[in-house]
Amino acid sequence: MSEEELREAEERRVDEAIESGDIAIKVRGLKNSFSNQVVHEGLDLDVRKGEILGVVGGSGTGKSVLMRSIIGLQMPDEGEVCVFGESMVGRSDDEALSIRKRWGVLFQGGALFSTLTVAENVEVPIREYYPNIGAELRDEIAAYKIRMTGLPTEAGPKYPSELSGGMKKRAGLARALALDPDLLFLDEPTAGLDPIGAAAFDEMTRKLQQTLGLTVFLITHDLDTLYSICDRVAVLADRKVTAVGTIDELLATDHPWIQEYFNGPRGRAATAAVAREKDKAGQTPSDGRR
Ligand SMILES: Nc1ncnc2c1ncn2[C@@H]1O[C@H](COP(=O)(O)OP(=O)(O)OP(=O)(O)O)[C@@H](O)[C@H]1O
Repeated sequence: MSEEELREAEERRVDEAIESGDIAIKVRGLKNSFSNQVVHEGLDLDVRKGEILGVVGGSGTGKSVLMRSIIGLQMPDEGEVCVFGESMVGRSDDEALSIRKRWGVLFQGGALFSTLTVAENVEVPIREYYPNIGAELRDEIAAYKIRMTGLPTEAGPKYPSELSGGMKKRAGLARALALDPDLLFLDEPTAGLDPIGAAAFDEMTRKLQQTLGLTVFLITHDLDTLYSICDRVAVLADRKVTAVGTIDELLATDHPWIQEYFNGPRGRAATAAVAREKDKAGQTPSDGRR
């Protein structure tokens, strides 16, 4: 399939999804620049409700800037960003409040407040968005979210400096889940974790996504994550989303970066691991997942 055919097929699917109200995030004609450096130009992207969309691209292609544009931390030069059908660009914090409450964000490295305990970190969004919730209920919600991400209850009173890298990520995720979001943004959640910790984090993400019915926008360089939990993958290159689809669909394109990324030594190792897992489970490899 050529890139053009892939794009046309995707556009047809998007039209159907928009008609049925099935799009969580819609980005059109996005342009972002810093001084003379144009990071995005004419970038379009759709994230479907209930999917885990992996976002990949070489270093500096603008994955984090794209996420920041969607969540309102980066004002684009041009373009349209809609979340759950609501336009986000140029809206004041107050106007965007009802949509902001519907998402949670795990920034790179967890971005926990170092002077607050884990429980206090998780309570930050609750205090901010629901100031009328009392201390007792707030504590209960925080304890529940901490357990939900697989951390022991004893992690609640600890400070970030007392946690391992994996525990910090889980604490960041607990904070992202504090307001029961519909939409979760994860920026390189498995970066810096050992392979076993990364696989456990992936599995937890998938389980939470399925149990809570989340839509997940997941920036990653981790091929195992892409294969194991992503429904589709969007590729950033040449200042835009150059292709989006399942891994099998992306592999059918002849884009040089995509071919090198998925068919390079690491890509082949990830594919072989998927095949081995499927053999073990007695499944037939068909959907491109681990
Ligand atoms: N606040 C800023 N001021 C100036 N330049 C910026 C700013 N934020 C990002 N950039 C530039 O925009 C480009 C894209 O950055 P971004 O962090 O989105 O890349 P990325 O694809 O997430 O990279 P990586 O995979 O390495 O994390 C980079 O060249 C970066 O230097």
